[in-house]
Amino acid sequence: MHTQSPAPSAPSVSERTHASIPVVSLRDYVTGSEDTRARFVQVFGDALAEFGFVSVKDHGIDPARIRDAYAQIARFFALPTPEKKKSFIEGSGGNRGYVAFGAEHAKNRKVGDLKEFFHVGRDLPALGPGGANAFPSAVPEFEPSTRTLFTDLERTAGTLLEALAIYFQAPTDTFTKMIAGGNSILRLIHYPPLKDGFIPGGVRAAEHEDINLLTLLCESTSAGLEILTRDGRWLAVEAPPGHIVVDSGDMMQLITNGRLPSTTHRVVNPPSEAEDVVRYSMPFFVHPYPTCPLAPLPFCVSDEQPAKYDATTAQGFLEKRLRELGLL
Ligand SMILES: O=C(O)CCC(=O)C(=O)O
Ligand SMILES: [Fe+2]
Repeated sequence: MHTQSPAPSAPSVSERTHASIPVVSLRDYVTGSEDTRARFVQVFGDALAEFGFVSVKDHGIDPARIRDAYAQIARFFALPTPEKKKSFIEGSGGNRGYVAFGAEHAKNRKVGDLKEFFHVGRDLPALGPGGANAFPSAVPEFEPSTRTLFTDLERTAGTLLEALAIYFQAPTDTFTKMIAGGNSILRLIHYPPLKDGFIPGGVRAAEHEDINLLTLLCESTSAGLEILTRDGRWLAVEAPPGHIVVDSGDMMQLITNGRLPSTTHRVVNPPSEAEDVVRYSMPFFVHPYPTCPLAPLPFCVSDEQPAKYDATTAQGFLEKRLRELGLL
């Protein structure tokens, strides 16, 4: 799989460099002229191919929905731990429900990340515990709020995937048909203030690549996200209010035979003078349906570019990665 040369250890936010990532307006694609649409497709696709991250504005998701979801998750994470653990789903591999502070570590790391999180997905009974939701009864608004945001984000993801199919001059449903009934996950993350939760050597989110096809990140509540550029520099991602940051994951890298590589990223700790700063974020991981075959797509394979990745299924790929993350 994707290997990365050793990267420098995580600095605090105060030492970071600021990056500006490409910005596109989704309105250009949805309601633009033919030329404007074509330009969106080119810039969006090139941004993922060359940069791995792109900022999407005018995405059409009501900011009030995003704010409401943040309000509900803050209420949930403020509950006593035994109450939160009622939403832990034994045997789910962390694929749904509550995952406690420090339980997940990045691939190839032993120290847990300084975060707790909650996964909301589609109800997929065929997956057993990994496809069941466990919403907190102590915060009744949590379920409707996060399910609504899930639906909004999935619709936006579908539009972006359609644009990517056009980028490859492939049938427009090439990627969207993979996510119909899919195992996408809305990850609701709480990074507590460092003074309330610290593991020696721990970082908020150690460097990693996302597992899935695309990730859509609604603006987080504070700084810290950084990407590793293709020339090996860590750059802080500036996410202007109202933008959704999009990145490609390992499944996208696999099916595009590396044309849209996944990009290494992390969330660094705040500098010590800001150690009481809490951070919430809500990445939406776009996953195919579990039995979906994953193999380099024919239009990304040629004599010059032979298939670089072995064929698998979405569920096979996911389970291997959950084991590497210490969740399964
Ligand atoms: O919290 C963030 O901004 C990003 C988190 C992340 O990269 C992940 O959970 O995969
Ligand atoms: Fe990530």
